Amino acid sequence: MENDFDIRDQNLSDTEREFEKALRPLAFEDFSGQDKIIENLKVFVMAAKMRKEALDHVLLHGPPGLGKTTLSNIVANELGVGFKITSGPVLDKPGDLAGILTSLEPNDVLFIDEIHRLSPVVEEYLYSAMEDYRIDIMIDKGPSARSIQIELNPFTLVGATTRSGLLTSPLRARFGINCHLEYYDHQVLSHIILRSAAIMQVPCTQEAAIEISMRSRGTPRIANALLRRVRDFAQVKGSGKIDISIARFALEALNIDKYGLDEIDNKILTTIIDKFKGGPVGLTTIATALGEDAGTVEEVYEPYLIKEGFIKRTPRGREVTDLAYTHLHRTRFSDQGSLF
Ligand SMILES: Nc1ncnc2c1ncn2[C@@H]1O[C@H](COP(=O)(O)OP(=O)(O)OP(=O)(O)O)[C@@H](O)[C@H]1O
Ligand SMILES: [Mg+2]
Repeated sequence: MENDFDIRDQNLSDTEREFEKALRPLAFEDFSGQDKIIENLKVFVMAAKMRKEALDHVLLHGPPGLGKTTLSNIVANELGVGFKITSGPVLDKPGDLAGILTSLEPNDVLFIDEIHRLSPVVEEYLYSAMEDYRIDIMIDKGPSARSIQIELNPFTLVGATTRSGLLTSPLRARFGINCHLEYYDHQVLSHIILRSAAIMQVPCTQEAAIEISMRSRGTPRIANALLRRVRDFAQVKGSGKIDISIARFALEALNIDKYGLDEIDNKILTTIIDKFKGGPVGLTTIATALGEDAGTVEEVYEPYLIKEGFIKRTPRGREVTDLAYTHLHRTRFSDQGSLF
């Protein structure tokens, strides 16, 4: 089964990037879902503000598009402090990190995206910065080289990762606040879709928003991307208004799976069915057959399939469920042989 339209595609055009920006919530109030996390963060933010201290370091982890970058931005806004962004792969020398750290004002938020991709030297460097707000830097080269200690302003590190399994334990231990973002349910997603439609000034019915939300793979980024596409159809093939019939028509035309599964999801399911008779089969074996990394399958792709009941974890490995067979219009291997 192939999706013509890659709903996970992050290579957005400039106008779409503008939309992303406009749709991104800037305060706790605009952020829907993840109730437990938000409730707690509100308390921690308020306490830090009352004490006029830097908020403890925050680790945000979870699958792509669930709001990690958005939330880090909100934390800085709500604290009323400055916000600097960088990412693991960009910081390849300790000097790069030192430059950013020394530029922070008291209590600022430093956001490091893809923090699992920090190089080990840079990571080690980060330890003392996080713990004591202090770094050692080397000045000069050769015989006159020496290290000097620099005091930093207190700051909050917000780290985001889709692959928390790859974090080293010393790094993980230095985060006082640890949040795991979960997939969103249809109700929350439809609320996000209606909010985005209002910002984009396109009328959208509740029914249509629910229809779009059901195919959004529990992910706000996908929901917003689908909304933009449906809006195109409404403009060109409809009355400009998004109602249930134009939403259905557009989702059909875009070849979006009924459950919002994408190409990789379907490939995982068909691989287990076709190559391993539906399982149980070990994670590493599945990953090898897919040409993917086992950790990525486990942390990025599989959680949604498990949550929606397509895959089961058993002591002997992963097994697809009846739902997967029905969804892919397949029959179980054992059923096929029953005539003979
Ligand atoms: N709770 C939410 N309410 C409203 N919109 C949201 C919410 N979470 C995310 N979004 C929207 O979804 C988009 C993607 O969110 P974001 O970029 O924060 O995800 P992410 O977790 O950082 O993804 P990645 O792992 O790919 O970096 C944002 O542009 C934002 O508009
Ligand atoms: Mg992000």
